Amino acid sequence: MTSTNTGGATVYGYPRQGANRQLKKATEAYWAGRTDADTLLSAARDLRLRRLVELRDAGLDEIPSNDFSLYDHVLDTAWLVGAIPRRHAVVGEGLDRYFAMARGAADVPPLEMTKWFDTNYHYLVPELGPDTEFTLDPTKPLTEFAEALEHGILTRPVVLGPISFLLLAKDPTGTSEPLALLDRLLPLYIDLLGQLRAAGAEWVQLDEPALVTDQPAAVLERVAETYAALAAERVRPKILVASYFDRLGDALPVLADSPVEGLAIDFTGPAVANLEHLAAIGGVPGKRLVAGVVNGRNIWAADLAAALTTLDTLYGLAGSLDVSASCSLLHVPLDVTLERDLHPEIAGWLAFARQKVAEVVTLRVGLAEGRAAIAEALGDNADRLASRVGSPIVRVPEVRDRAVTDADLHRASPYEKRRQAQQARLALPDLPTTTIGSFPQTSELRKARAELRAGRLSDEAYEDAMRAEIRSVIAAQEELGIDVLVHGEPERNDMVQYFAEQLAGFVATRHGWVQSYGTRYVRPPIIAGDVSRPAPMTVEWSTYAASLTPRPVKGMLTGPVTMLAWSFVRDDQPEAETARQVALALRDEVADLESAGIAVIQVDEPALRETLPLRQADRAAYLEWAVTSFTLATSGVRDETQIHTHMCYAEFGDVLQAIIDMDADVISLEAARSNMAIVTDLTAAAYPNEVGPGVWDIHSPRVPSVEEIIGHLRTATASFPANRLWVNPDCGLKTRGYPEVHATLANLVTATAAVRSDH
Ligand SMILES: Nc1nc2c(c(=O)[nH]1)N[C@@H](CNc1ccc(C(=O)N[C@@H](CCC(=O)N[C@@H](CCC(=O)N[C@@H](CCC(=O)O)C(=O)O)C(=O)O)C(=O)O)cc1)CN2
Ligand code: MET
Ligand SMILES: [Zn+2]
Repeated sequence: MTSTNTGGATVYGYPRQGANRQLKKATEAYWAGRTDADTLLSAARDLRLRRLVELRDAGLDEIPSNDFSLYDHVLDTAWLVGAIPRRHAVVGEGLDRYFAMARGAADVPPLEMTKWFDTNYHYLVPELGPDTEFTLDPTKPLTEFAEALEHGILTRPVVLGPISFLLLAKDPTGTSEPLALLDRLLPLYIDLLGQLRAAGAEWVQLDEPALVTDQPAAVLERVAETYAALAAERVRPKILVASYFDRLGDALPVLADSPVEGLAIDFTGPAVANLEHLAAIGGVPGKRLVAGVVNGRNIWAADLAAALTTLDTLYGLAGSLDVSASCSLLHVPLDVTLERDLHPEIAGWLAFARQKVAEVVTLRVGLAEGRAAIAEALGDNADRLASRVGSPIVRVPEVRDRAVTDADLHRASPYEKRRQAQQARLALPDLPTTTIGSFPQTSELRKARAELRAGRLSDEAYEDAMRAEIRSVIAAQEELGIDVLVHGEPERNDMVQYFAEQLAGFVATRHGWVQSYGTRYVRPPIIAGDVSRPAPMTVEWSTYAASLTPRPVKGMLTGPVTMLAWSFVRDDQPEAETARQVALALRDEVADLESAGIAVIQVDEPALRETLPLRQADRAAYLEWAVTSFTLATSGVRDETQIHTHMCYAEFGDVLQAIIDMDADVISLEAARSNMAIVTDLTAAAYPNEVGPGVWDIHSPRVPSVEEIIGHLRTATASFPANRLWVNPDCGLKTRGYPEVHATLANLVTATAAVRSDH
């Protein structure tokens, strides 16, 4: 067991967009017809080459290629194997066809988009069926490999593995299992590997993150067969199978026994269990082990000494040992040093992508040459970690000591009693109409905020502009005849960041962009310390909106689970405690809104399903704190105050009981794309409160007709009592344009009137 060679430093992927989001700008300019395809492609090539040079100069020994994407790497894989649905295959060619799959084209809906495991990154769901004929188009991986080689850099192409590709795909008719297509798909991977080898690739990385989710034995058998078949090919690069985000469980011995040359394994977060498991099965003697010991999806500086201890344990368990981040660095921002306004002490606790690469390189030196060789880095790292542990920013006794009683965790009266009080106060018709909160974030609104930041617009002028927008949004809703109005959220840069900027304990970034999907980015805030609310956050905007109309206006907050899910959460205490602090801050905001006369308050939890742990065994504990923090935030109100919540990521099946336990008076859910299927599920689960299944899929600019909306409503009323149903879109309207919004909301109100007269 002493034959381990210390390998190199590597990563699996790197942010794609460039320090100034050049990729977003170039892509959106192309979409708008302002530039041509060559301009976009050359901007993309330029970004890739700069990345290569940057990673080489940072000291990585092996750099990935093909991790770049113009939109999404799962879409790239669908393209690679020719899994192009018929409706897209007739749209334009090349880039335009690719973007049609991503975004749709006139009358051609795009592929469905969904969350990439438990991250806030979205991938496009490949559509596969019994008729799918695969054909290989290896242009992208070959081009990206060759362009790097021209610059003297021998990269390791990264390709989504066949098992994960199929498990992430769907048959849109629901009648077949994509995994059944494995035999048809494998020859293409064999062909691809041969071509990569011919181009000079020595290693290829096949990503199999689906293996960290619970898989039946039959699937694991297919994994074994697949990698035995790929490895049996003579002309191919060596194969590195990568997994990340959680522990491999039963898949670990399967991979360990397979004849591939290397495994890349996550040893951070919930995946730390891989360490003991790997030791228990006797390691992977003779194989290359790439050890993900630097967390690739949080922004905390690694504990270098602890990582070295992990590497020490792994040393001897493999033929060679490389150091890496635990997953692609796609999920973290580029560079802490771009943040000029960060508290310098806090900045020292952080590592974004560039800093993580440096950590990986330092660890490799430490592994190869001993701790003495990196003594200075270890000392500096220990100082930073110690400053965090002792900092008064991190621990605030008043926050920690705030008591919560059992009575704080549920409403004073049961739903039926609240319902009567709310009906008496609000006097709403059956099938009340409402929207989810945001109205279009126009470029004027974003520009006003940019001007405010740059000091070119005064606070007063900015607030005037927001109030003008609120007046126009309220007037539009009154004219349309909507029953419960919203103020439109014009003042919010983002539904999480906006609150983070006002809560103590959170730190917002200016340049910390992370890709959410396509050209859409978010700047996840950082929860660095104990969370509290120095002052009310939304009361002025909500009361201003309410003052403009006799109709009820919903207060609009982001719930504790989503505040955590879309932030980088502190890793020095259980998430449940962090969630409790956020919940208490929100509880105070809810109370202030209620005191200000706001009768309806919505607390959004769109991320509740997304952060459900990947392994079944971890779910109950998560749902416990998730539900508790929601009820803590919302249950302090009187009976006659109506609490709404909202979720917009499908597959609620796994969280139905949690939805019931949250006990919101009203929940609005995404439902249009699945033709109201959720309503039947809620009926079957005896959902006792009110529900607004979305009747408009806001992810596309399409305007649904009155008939289509009537169809959705009749489907809903067929299985759920009409007097407990609401009518609303699937989600907020911030990414939509005003023409579609006006047209669709008019149709929605007309359709509702028609269905009301049925009853
Ligand atoms: N955090 C989060 N996660 C989420 C969602 C969400 O709403 N928030 N929704 C789901 C879908 N994901 C989404 C993610 C991003 C966007 C989105 O619209 N992002 C915008 C940025 C939003 C933002 O931060 N806006 C800021 C900054 C805008 C900006 O880029 N300003 C320019 C200047 C702009 C100008 O002059 O026009 C600059 O600073 O350079 C603001 O309005 O203040 C984008 O990429 O373009 C939408 C949906 C799931 N996950
Ligand atoms: N209130 C928010 C909005 O309407 C909810 C969005 S959920 C991603 O934009
Ligand atoms: Zn939503």
